[in-house]
Amino acid sequence: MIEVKDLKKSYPFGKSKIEVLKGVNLAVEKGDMIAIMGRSGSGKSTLLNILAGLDQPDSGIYLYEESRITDKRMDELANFRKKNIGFILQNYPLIDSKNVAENVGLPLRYSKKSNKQRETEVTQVLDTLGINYLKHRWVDMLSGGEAQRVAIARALVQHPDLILADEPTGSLDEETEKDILDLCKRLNHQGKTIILVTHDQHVAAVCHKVYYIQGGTVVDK
Ligand SMILES: Nc1ncnc2c1ncn2[C@@H]1O[C@H](COP(=O)(O)OP(=O)(O)OP(=O)(O)O)[C@@H](O)[C@H]1O
Repeated sequence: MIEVKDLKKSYPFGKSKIEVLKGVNLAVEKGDMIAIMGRSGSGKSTLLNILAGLDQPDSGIYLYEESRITDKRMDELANFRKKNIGFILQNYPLIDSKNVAENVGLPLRYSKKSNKQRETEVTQVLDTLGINYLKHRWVDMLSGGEAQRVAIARALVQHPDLILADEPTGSLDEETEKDILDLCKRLNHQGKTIILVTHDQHVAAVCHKVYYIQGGTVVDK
């Protein structure tokens, strides 16, 4: 599903640059659930952002289902994300001035679907995650675990094949973390491919494979 070859990425730093990814190679099969670990600042989010099509590397190749993402223009990247990627972040950046249903429906706002159709799709995804009862709540009233489930619902509403999650359980208590991990496992059993960036061994333990970013490259220990 994903093939990454010799990916390099640096950021400008004064007159020089910080080389973050120095030749990353990675292959992810459809249906995999993998964890990416590594020290703070090692480049985990940088890699995830490139896989999401939110950023481009300086060089190297990123193939998604044999299509070359590294050659795409910004508008093509936006379409790629919309069609294929569900992105879940730590601290679930939801929009406080909107309720749960509106937040979950946000990715559908530019689609040509009718309002009724959009509402049906939002209800379906909330049902799947067992959180339909939250539908009309304001998001700033939700607990951390509820807010993360809503953020997951928003990531799933367009039925992406690939879910990328950056520290999805980072700020949750142990029990809620377990619930969110169970949810990720369930989504994986339903056929979603999942890549999780994490510092947490509990999260890594439920994944099929664990990779580490070390010295700018990906290694599996
Ligand atoms: N937009 C940017 N501009 C400049 N430097 C950046 C930018 N984004 C990331 N960096 C730098 O690149 C390095 C890797 O950052 P990244 O966020 O990918 O690390 P990380 O492994 O996800 O870290 P953490 O575990 O702390 O979240 C860091 O030194 C960071 O300061």
